[in-house]
Amino acid sequence: MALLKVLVAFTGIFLAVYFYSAGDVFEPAMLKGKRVIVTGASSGIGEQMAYHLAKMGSHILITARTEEKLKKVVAQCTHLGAASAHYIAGSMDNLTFAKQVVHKAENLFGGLDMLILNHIGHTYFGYFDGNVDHVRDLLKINFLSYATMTVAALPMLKISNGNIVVVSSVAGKIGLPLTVPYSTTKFALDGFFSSLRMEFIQQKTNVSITLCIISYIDTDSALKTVSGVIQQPAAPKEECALEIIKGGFLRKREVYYQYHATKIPLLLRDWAPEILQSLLLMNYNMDNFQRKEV
Ligand SMILES: NC(=O)C1=CN([C@@H]2O[C@H](COP(=O)(O)OP(=O)(O)OC[C@H]3O[C@@H](n4cnc5c(N)ncnc54)[C@H](OP(=O)(O)O)[C@@H]3O)[C@@H](O)[C@H]2O)C=CC1
Ligand SMILES: C[C@H](CCC(=O)O)[C@H]1CC[C@H]2[C@@H]3C(=O)C[C@@H]4C[C@H](O)CC[C@]4(C)[C@H]3CC[C@]12C
Repeated sequence: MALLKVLVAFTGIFLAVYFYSAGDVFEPAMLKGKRVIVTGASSGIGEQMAYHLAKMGSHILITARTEEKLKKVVAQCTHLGAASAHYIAGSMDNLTFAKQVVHKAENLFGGLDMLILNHIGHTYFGYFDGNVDHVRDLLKINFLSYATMTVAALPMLKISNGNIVVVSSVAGKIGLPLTVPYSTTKFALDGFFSSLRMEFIQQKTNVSITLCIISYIDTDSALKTVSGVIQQPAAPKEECALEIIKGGFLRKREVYYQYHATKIPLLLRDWAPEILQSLLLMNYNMDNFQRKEV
C-alpha cells in the first residue's frame, strides 16, 4: 500500500514536470510567418534579433534613427530568409513617430503578432551630474515611447493573442552606480508593464508581456562604454537575442539572461541587500573609470 502511494506520488510529480515543461518547447518554425516589430534594430541585440527572426521566416519591421544601417540590416534579413523585411527610420523622442511605426506594420502586414521594444536613447556612464532634464528626455525615449507603441499596437495584438517583449536590464531591477538616468527609465518599464500584465490577467486580455532582465552583453556600445571598469565578462549578443525571442514567444513573465548574473542577484536583493551591494561594488574597477557618453 505504502509502495503504491509512493508510486502515485512519483507519477504525479513526473506528469506535473512533464506538462509544465512541455509549454517550454521552442522550435524556430513557430515564428514562421509571424509579423514582428523590432525597435533599436540597427545595431547590437536588436540587430541580432532581426537576424534570428529572419532565419525563422518571420515578417519583420525594424526601426532606429540611422537609415543607412537599417537598409543593411534589412538586406541581410532578406538574404537570411525573412518572409519580408522592412524598415522605418526616425527617433523615439518623437512620440508621433512611435505611433507611426505601429501604423506602418498595420499597413504592411495587416496585423501584428509580436512587438519587441528594445531601443535606448543616448546617456552617460558616470556619476549623476544633477541634470534632471536629461532624465526627463531619456524617459521619453526609453519609457514613454514603449508605452505609446504598446497602446497603439494593442488592438492588433488582442486579435492575434500576441506578445509584447520589453528589453530591460539588471539595472532596471537593482540600483547600480554610474547609470542613474538609464536605471530610472528601466525601473519605470517594470512598474508600467508588470502592472499592465496583472490587469491583462484580470481582464482576460490574452496578450503576453515579457520583461527581459539582461546582464552585461558584448554589444559595441556596451563594450566601448564599460570595458576596463566592469570586471565580469560580457555575454554574447547572438545568444541573448535568441533567449529574448524564445521567452517572448513562450509567453514568459520574465527572461533572465545570463541566468546566474541576473536571477542570483535578484534573489539576494530583498533578503540580503547589504551583501548584494558589497558583491556588486566589487565588480567595478574605479581606477580605470572615466565618464563616457553612451
Ligand atoms: N548591452 C548591454 O550590456 C545591455 C543591454 N541591455 C538592453 O538591451 C537593449 C539593446 O542594447 P544594445 O544592443 O546594447 O544597444 P545598442 O546601442 O547597440 O543599440 C541601441 C539601438 O537603439 C537605437 N536608438 C538610439 N537612440 C535612438 C532614438 N532616439 N530613437 C530610436 N532609436 C534609437 C540605435 O540606433 P540609432 O543610433 O541608429 O538610432 C540602436 O539601434 C537596450 O534596451 C538595453 O537597455 C540591457 C542590459 C545590458
Ligand atoms: C555591470 C552591470 C552588471 C552588474 C552585475 O553584477 O550583474 C551591467 C548590467 C547592465 C549593464 C548596463 C546596461 O544595462 C546597458 C547599458 C547600455 C549601454 O549599451 C552601455 C552599457 C550599459 C550602461 C550597461 C553597463 C553595465 C551594466 C550596468
